[in-house]
Amino acid sequence: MSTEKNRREISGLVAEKWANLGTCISHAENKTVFVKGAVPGETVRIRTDKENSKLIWGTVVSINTSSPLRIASDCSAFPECGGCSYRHISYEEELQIKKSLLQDSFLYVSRLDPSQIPEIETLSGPSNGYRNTAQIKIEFKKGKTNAGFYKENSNSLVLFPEEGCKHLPFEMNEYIRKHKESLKSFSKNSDWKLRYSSGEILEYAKKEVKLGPYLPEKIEWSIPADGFTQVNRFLLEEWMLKIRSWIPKNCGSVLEFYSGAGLISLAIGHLVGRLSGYELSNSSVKAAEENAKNIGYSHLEFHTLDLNSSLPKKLDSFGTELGILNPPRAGASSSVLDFLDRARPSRVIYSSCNPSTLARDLGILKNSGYTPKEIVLTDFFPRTKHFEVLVLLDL
Ligand SMILES: C[S@@+](CC[C@H](N)C(=O)[O-])C[C@H]1O[C@@H](n2cnc3c(N)ncnc32)[C@H](O)[C@@H]1O
Repeated sequence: MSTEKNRREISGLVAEKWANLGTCISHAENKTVFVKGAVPGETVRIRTDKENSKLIWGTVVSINTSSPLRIASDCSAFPECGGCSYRHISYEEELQIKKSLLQDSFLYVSRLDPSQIPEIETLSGPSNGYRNTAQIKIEFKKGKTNAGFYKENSNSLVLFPEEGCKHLPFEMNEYIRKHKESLKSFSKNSDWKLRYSSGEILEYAKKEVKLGPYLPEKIEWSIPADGFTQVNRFLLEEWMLKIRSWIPKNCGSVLEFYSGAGLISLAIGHLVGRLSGYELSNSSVKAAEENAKNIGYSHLEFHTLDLNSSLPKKLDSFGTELGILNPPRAGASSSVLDFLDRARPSRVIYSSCNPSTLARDLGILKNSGYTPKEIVLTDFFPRTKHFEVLVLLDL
């Protein structure tokens, strides 16, 4: 992490190509530089954010030679704010970049043969106002309460612009404006956690919230206070429908790892014989049980389990036909991947919010005999460096 005083400026940097995490690669002073806010082909001046003996991370402060792909950013906090990476190019261009970075990670990290990589489909929706959940950074300064996100690679706050943050629904920006002055205390490490639920803004660290209704059956999920949920309110339904379309006909036994409050489980419940979900958070497991009960599903069961430790032996005799994985950013644990190698369900559905760990895990699943049949880049996080990827794998 760099402090304000050891940030320095470097000029004449040539942005060479897009790199992961929304930056461009450049070189200076015998170091590789990751530049935020540039477009390949441009010559720019940066301010450093972080630096070590081989690498520099920095943010553009001025542009000498501009790319024809550059557009004017629609947010005054860009590129300093760590919340966005791509507000200086069109959203269509951003989707192409994400797709190409994903393709590279399958080639160079998973080591898949180009012939084994199916055409990548893209699911995308509105690129603003999509977040149903936000963890807002708060700072008290000179009698005022400031709200915003951190700078890239830093703990210093970049204030939301006057009109609010473009990721957030209008109602959430209004709520922040109205209520931030009434906040009394926040430690440096705690966030103001807000969730948008049916047009209402809730402080989700304090009480459970409802997600939905989604899908033709209008399913609603309860998510426990502070429990995980997917954040893109516009794309959730399409993502669930895609998973639904991949459930084999007459599907018998399903094991779902990292099942949360049962979002995927309930969406596919009517298509499977029985389903066991495994999840670390006990409150999410309880919520999943309640959610299943509310729609009358007695063939779904949920268990609290730390999947980083070894899995229960009884799973080996479950006779899994389908494995579903939706792990956190760290990817699937080695015990889950070892289990799939032994149990060999004929189909695996993997949804990941981190293309790097997904690529690593696909390399392992490839060695277990799985081949990707369909890949869907689901852009849950427009204008940011992040995206979700859904992969269908068969033996
Ligand atoms: C990306 S979320 C997916 C949840 C669910 N599929 C959904 O869509 O809401 C990942 C889930 O993994 C859980 N998790 C994180 N670490 C875990 C671990 N070591 N063992 C089991 N579950 C874990 C989290 O609590 C979270 O619910």
